[in-house]
Amino acid sequence: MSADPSARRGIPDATVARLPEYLRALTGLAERGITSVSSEELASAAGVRSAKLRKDLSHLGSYGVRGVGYEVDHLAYQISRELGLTQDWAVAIIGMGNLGHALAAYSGFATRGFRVVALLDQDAGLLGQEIAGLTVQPMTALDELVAEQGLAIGVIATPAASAQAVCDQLVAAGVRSILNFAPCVLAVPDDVDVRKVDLSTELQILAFHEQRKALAAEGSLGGLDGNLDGSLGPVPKAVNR
Ligand SMILES: NC(=O)c1ccc[n+]([C@@H]2O[C@H](COP(=O)([O-])OP(=O)(O)OC[C@H]3O[C@@H](n4cnc5c(N)ncnc54)[C@H](O)[C@@H]3O)[C@@H](O)[C@H]2O)c1
Repeated sequence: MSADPSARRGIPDATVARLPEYLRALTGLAERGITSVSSEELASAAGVRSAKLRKDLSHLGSYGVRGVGYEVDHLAYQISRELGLTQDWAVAIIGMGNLGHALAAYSGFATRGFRVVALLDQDAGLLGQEIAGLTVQPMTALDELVAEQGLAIGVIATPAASAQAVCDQLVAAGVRSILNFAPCVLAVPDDVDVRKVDLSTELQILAFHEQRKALAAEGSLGGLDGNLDGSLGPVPKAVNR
């Protein structure tokens, strides 16, 4: 495993997208007291094929030991380090409506190294309200949050119509990573990373697979690739972006 951050640039995006899933699986194994794991077991826990898992982990310089597999704690540490999770990140949630409230109350961010330091909204009626132990602040607080709290990640939970303006405000304040829950595409400079979460898209993909399964069961998918024995297995379900 190379400690050189430049080595990270050689890791394909698709591999990076699967690393959190491996980490989740490893955390589960560690919680059950399991100290080493074969690539097959880990692949199964993460929902990918073992050849893909081995290839992914080889990008981290981690090859496992023949007959033993991977050491759970060490691999979890390597992945955490690669993902930048060995330090914690300051996060602000913008848009304290239904979704913003739910995200603010979610305890899973803190346990994964993401510190929610601020909740922001433009609605004067919400300002000063306390939600999940934090006081809702106006958008004008952004500059100070970046300068004083090291705000690194902005989570956009506003309606789509406001999302680009909010994004622009985050970028102007110096935020370089944005998680967008609004159903729209954001335009950002090259040095800003945006990840989009869209439950509707995920549901649409499930609908596609449901339709496919129904057609396969009817026997009308003969020309398509893959596992058309009616089970559709063993195609892994956890294909990450
Ligand atoms: N990604 C998903 O899976 C998913 C799921 C549910 C909702 N959503 C999306 O999340 C967003 C929020 O949904 P909701 O139900 O919480 O909406 P909501 O109307 O309850 O809340 C939106 C909040 O954003 C604030 N806001 C609006 N414009 C703003 C601006 N320019 N600056 C700061 N704050 C601003 C509003 O004052 C309000 O408090 C929507 O875009 C919705 O489509 C996404």
